[in-house]
Amino acid sequence: MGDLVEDVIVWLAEPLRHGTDTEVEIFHTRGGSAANVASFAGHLGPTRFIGCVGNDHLGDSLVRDLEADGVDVRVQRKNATGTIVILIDQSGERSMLPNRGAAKMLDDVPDEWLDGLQLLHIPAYSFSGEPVGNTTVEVIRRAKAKGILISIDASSTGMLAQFGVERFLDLMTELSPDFLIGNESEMAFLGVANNGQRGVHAHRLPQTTLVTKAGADPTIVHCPGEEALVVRVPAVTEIRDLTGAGDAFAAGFLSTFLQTRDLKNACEGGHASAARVLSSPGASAGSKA
Ligand SMILES: OC[C@H]1O[C@H](O)[C@H](O)[C@@H]1O
Repeated sequence: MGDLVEDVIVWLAEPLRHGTDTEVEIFHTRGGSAANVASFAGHLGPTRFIGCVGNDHLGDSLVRDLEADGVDVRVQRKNATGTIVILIDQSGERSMLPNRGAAKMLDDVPDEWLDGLQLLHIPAYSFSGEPVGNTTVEVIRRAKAKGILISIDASSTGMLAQFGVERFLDLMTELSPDFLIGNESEMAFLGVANNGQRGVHAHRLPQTTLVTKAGADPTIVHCPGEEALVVRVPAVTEIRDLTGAGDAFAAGFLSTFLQTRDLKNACEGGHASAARVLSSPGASAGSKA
């Protein structure tokens, strides 16, 4: 549940030149962290997407695109669809310029949209902005009451800084998700995992499995009451664009977990899924568009 937007992916062929032209390639792709997860998971098992897109042609085409990936799409339609400009440097790293548009406007999630769900995955972006922030908290409470597992992605240090680390940790303590997934910077920023160890704030999430990704370095899983699980990442040869790699990991991790209930298998599923998106523009596993 969360954002469904257009990504404008800009591959820089050289360092950005301030005040003049820079040589680039530009791609328009479907984006939004939550939609990316749904799109990748749609190929792995039954998946639903919940969110809000604009009442416009762009919204129509993004919904069609997600449905073509086998996703059951449930969206409110209002305002204008969001667009996120993503600058990709030559190492594949991203700088994002988000205008989330209608994605922030979600304010009505009928109970039937939660029917049949085993797990609800929510990028932390969905806590930021209103009315989507309050809607998200309220939907998580409803989902937990129905016995649905909850997974939250830490999204980005920029978003967490804007939202407030203390406020985010208080929210996590209250919501007690089954999984909190993030990269090592995000998990260290929150103080929940650091250098392969539980962080100083990990005790605030006593029921949550912490999943820390570290690029080519092993993924570390801290499951409550257990030793840390360290899962090696197979080597990847070509990296051009890291957009959506975390979302692909979440899709592979969660889909495999639901099938096997095994955290090592889940990490391997996440690594395999993430490896497929690293050489194509944006959050896609396809060839260069
Ligand atoms: O997680 C990657 C996504 O974050 C931003 O929301 C972009 O839309 C991009 O597709």
